[in-house]
Amino acid sequence: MIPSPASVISARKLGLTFKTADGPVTALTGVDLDIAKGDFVSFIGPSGCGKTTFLRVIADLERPTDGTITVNGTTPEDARRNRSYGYVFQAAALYPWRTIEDNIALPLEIMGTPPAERKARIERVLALVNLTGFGRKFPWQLSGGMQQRASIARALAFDADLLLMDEPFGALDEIVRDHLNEQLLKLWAQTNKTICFVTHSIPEAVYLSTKIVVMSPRPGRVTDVITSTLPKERPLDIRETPEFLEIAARVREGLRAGHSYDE
Ligand SMILES: Nc1ncnc2c1ncn2[C@@H]1O[C@H](COP(=O)(O)OP(=O)(O)OP(=O)(O)O)[C@@H](O)[C@H]1O
Repeated sequence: MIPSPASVISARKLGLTFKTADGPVTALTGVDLDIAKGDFVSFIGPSGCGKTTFLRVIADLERPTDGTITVNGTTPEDARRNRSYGYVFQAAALYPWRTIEDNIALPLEIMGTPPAERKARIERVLALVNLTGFGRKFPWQLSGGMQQRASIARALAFDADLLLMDEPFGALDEIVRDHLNEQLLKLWAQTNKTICFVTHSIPEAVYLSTKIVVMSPRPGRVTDVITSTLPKERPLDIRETPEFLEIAARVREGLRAGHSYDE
């Protein structure tokens, strides 16, 4: 298979084996995947199946040892240099000694964005995540959900078309998580970004995604890619519809099939 030029991300026979003191650890093997512009793709699978590693390969934080991958039609290295993506980590990872707006400003300062433009962008991204008026607060003055929204705002400040999100809501309670899922879908619809989203939650994956990538561990492989049949407009109660439950059942089946109970 040759990389598809229309894809934002195109992986072919992608593999990554880490060299460790205890011998090689194969985190990913034989991954073939195309992600189109505007897709919302969730990666789901048990701990250690290589979800974070795949995101880190896209972001050029790890180098594959096999196969190929293109990001926006270029190497991950060029994509990183072109600031093609924003990255949201598992924990909010905000600097506690900087206010929210100064946290968002930091990467823009490094990029050399002029102060007036910086200010305008900060206002815009705070509004996108519903944090207008909270820019002068320090992270510790905000709830966990607000901190995670601030870290999303920081990732949005580059205005990259691609957003990489590594289990951003994993540590939050269910009600807050539901709310943030709804907001994230709205933001995605407004901005038309391509989103790669790592999660452990089947309902979260089904609710958010246009495409669900099911992975299995040892070594990390893609076992199923499910294209969602749900409409783009998704109220939370869509989760009770037969269509939603059907997709959730297929994800669960994929996870079971790839799971070894011997380990
Ligand atoms: N830098 C590294 N050196 C050695 N092994 C690593 C390194 N990073 C990850 N691994 C191993 O690669 C495998 C995949 O890890 P990864 O973090 O990508 O999994 P994951 O699916 O994101 O897991 P989780 O859901 O727990 O976050 C694991 O076995 C992990 O121990």
